Amino acid sequence: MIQPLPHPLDEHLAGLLSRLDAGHADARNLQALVKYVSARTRDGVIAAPLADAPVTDWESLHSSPVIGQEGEYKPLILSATHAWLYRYWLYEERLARCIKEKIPPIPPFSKGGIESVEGEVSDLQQQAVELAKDSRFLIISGGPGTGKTTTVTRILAHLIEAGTNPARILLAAPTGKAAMRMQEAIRETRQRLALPEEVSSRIPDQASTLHRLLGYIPNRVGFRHHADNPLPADVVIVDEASMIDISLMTHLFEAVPPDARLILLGDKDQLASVETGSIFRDLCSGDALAGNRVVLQTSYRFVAEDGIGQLAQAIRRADEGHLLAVLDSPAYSDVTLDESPAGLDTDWLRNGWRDYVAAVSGGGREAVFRAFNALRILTPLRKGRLGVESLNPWVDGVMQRLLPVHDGAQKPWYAGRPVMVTQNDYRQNLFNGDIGIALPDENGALRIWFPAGEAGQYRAIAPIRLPAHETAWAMTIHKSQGSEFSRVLLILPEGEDLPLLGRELLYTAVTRAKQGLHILATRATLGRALRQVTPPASCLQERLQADKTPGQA
Ligand SMILES: Nc1ncnc2c1ncn2[C@@H]1O[C@H](COP(=O)(O)OP(=O)(O)OP(=O)(O)O)[C@@H](O)[C@H]1O
Repeated sequence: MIQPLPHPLDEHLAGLLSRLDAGHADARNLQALVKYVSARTRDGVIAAPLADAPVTDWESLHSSPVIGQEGEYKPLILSATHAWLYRYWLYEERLARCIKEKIPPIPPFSKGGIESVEGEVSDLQQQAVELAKDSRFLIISGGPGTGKTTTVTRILAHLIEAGTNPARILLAAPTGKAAMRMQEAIRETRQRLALPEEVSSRIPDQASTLHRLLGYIPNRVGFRHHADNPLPADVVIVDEASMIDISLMTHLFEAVPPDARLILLGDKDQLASVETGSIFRDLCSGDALAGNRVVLQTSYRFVAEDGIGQLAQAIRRADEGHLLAVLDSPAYSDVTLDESPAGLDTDWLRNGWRDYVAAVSGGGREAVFRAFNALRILTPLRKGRLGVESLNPWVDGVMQRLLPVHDGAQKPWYAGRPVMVTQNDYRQNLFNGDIGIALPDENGALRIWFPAGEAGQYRAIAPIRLPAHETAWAMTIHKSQGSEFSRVLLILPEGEDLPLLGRELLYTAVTRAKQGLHILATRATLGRALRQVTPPASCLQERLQADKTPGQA
């Protein structure tokens, strides 16, 4: 049995529901159930399996006025197998209903003459293009470099050739950074593919954040676009869909017009959203959506002698032997393992950020941002000796000695200090996860610069106006989602925080690195991470397979 950790939120909810229950149920069992469901929800689980609940007497719970069956309006919902907080049960139910409406095929659009002039394409990529023709809902999952952008650009070309108005094709991603990457990737791909100019030039290349697409209203849960005011779109394409939590996914589905196509791109093996619910992974398993999904398998970016690609493959397949063989083999020089506890070395920082130090000393902003991505330290933890909260001050100390001194910089600021925004600030258009770098402006005043809209464009924010933020030399693996770095220094601590470290976390960390990966961990830690997988977060599969959505009359 999993014993929930005592957390003030769980305690508070348990106390509240106990008072509302007013003695109908056995208090100890009710509190144990509420704390368990609340704790699992905080962990990102939407439907908490009853099999793991620390409840000894279920009988008395059924008489509680705070517990209801599916379809009832009660704080806690119980089925024969799972328990939900009402809000999440409702999201799951609404989302399942939307998805079901999008499963039946629509008449395919007519086939144009593009095929013959395109370059190489795998069978699975072609299958995705074919599916897109008569599907209102399509999932394309694949690891880095498997051709998701190539495939979706081809789909866009077909749609446009068949008469879809490009202005009614909307592109979005969960974060500003991911949206920017999406538009850059589509621009590059449409140039690379040998498409007729009249089609290629009309492929849209503007992507927004999902919040902006849906019409965020400050301080409200809902959005401007919803079922009664749907998006002005015939096609909606969303990248990095593994980062979308259940609430945002439900709002997205509800805002897409019934006849419009929705295409989700992502990597099912990556970590789920930081918020509640690994919805994308749940949608990528089971049979219900088998006809609406393509999982691309081959990475065209990694070559056979590329250790990072081999490691990613070993992790996906949970092949510990292969994982360790790759790390041990001198043939894969791009990946190294250091098992010594004193492995963290300032030389790594000095070498890894050499170009960064040079760029801050005299390069342009673009060069600074590019050089900053040469190295990143990733760890699963926030707290503890090897968590970001301890690593960042240590790196701060090393880097401040290397970076140029800037007169007038007030602590903790210094030229070259990278920060990550940790709270959305809609007014300033800054979002959780955005990275900025402190650099002097034309007048010599230190400002925090953020990439803005187009590649190569930056905007400055005064330090005092910055929303909550933290130094970003080291970041958690969760926060690194959607970013890639030339080299990654991955630190996997031992010890009591290990439950955090699972296969998806390891896979996400490894696939952030493009050219080099240095891992500080023991083999035992790596093996344990490989064996630990996150179970489904929701009962979406069951709902999608059921003839009727539970809770409906
Ligand atoms: N079928 C194919 N045959 C050969 N090369 C391919 C094929 N499909 C894609 N590629 C190449 O692989 C590279 C990666 O493709 P693409 O950018 O579409 O992948 P992706 O899945 O979108 O990557 P990421 O997740 O990193 O954004 C590109 O250089 C592309 O030209």
